[in-house]
Amino acid sequence: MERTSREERRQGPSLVRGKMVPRTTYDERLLDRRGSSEWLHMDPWRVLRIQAEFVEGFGQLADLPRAVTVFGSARTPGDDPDYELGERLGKTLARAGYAVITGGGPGCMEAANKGAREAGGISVGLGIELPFEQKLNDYVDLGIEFRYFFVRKTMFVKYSEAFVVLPGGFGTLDELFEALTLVQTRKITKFPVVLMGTEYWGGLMDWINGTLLSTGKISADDPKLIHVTDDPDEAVRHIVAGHQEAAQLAAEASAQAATEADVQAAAERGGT
Ligand SMILES: CC(C)=CCNc1ncnc2c1ncn2[C@@H]1O[C@H](COP(=O)(O)O)[C@@H](O)[C@H]1O
Repeated sequence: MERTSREERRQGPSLVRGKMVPRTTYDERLLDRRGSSEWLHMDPWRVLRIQAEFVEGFGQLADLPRAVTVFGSARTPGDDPDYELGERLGKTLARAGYAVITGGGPGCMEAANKGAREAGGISVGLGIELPFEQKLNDYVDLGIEFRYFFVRKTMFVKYSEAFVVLPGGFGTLDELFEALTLVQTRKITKFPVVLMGTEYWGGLMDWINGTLLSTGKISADDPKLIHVTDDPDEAVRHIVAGHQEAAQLAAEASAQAATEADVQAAAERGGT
């Protein structure tokens, strides 16, 4: 089979090569307000494409069992200790019965997908169209390529029950703080967030516990939303304990609601 060396880009379900590869991405074109206003008149139609991306994502992921999303640097080489940590994390999550979702890219994402796959777990990659050549890593068993970052981010949150964050850069920080904001504002509840790498994240945690707390930018309880460890087993124990606590609270709340309904019904009977 002839191997191609032409430039290649995945765009949602489509693949384009060579001169068919556009100079910009869907995200870029959506967000760019400069230039001819003709672009703006097309936005209503873009909504349909965005909608289709949600439909595709929801459809593909609906049957996924409970899952954890792993974030981390796209640039971590295969011989880096963080890569090995990502692999061990993927394995540990898979052995605990969690499907592992990543951004489907290289580096730490690949490591977590590899670990999950090698442990016989479900390995999911939610990729993103980027302006340079990029494909889902080889360890992804269920992959979806998204055109729009914000659609993809919805999928990470909707289809996982916890986030684990390996050392990473801007992309990783964006994902971490989006999750923390969602938990802090109770848009999502009981959602464990674990940082892997005490040394790497130490400076950030010091700043959160120091500057952010002392200037009143966060509440006293907010740092407790983040669990930091070097040990994948501890990460998984923290996640499982968080889910057990959430299940117990939900059971107690529904028992309480049932009792209140009984009392109300009895009072109504007594009153008639
Ligand atoms: C070598 C390179 C830059 C490849 C980029 N390829 C990527 N493929 C998939 N997801 C990505 C990529 N880059 C960033 N991300 C997203 O942002 C995070 C990593 O960003 P960073 O490397 O920490 O800032 C990942 O968790 C992922 O969800």
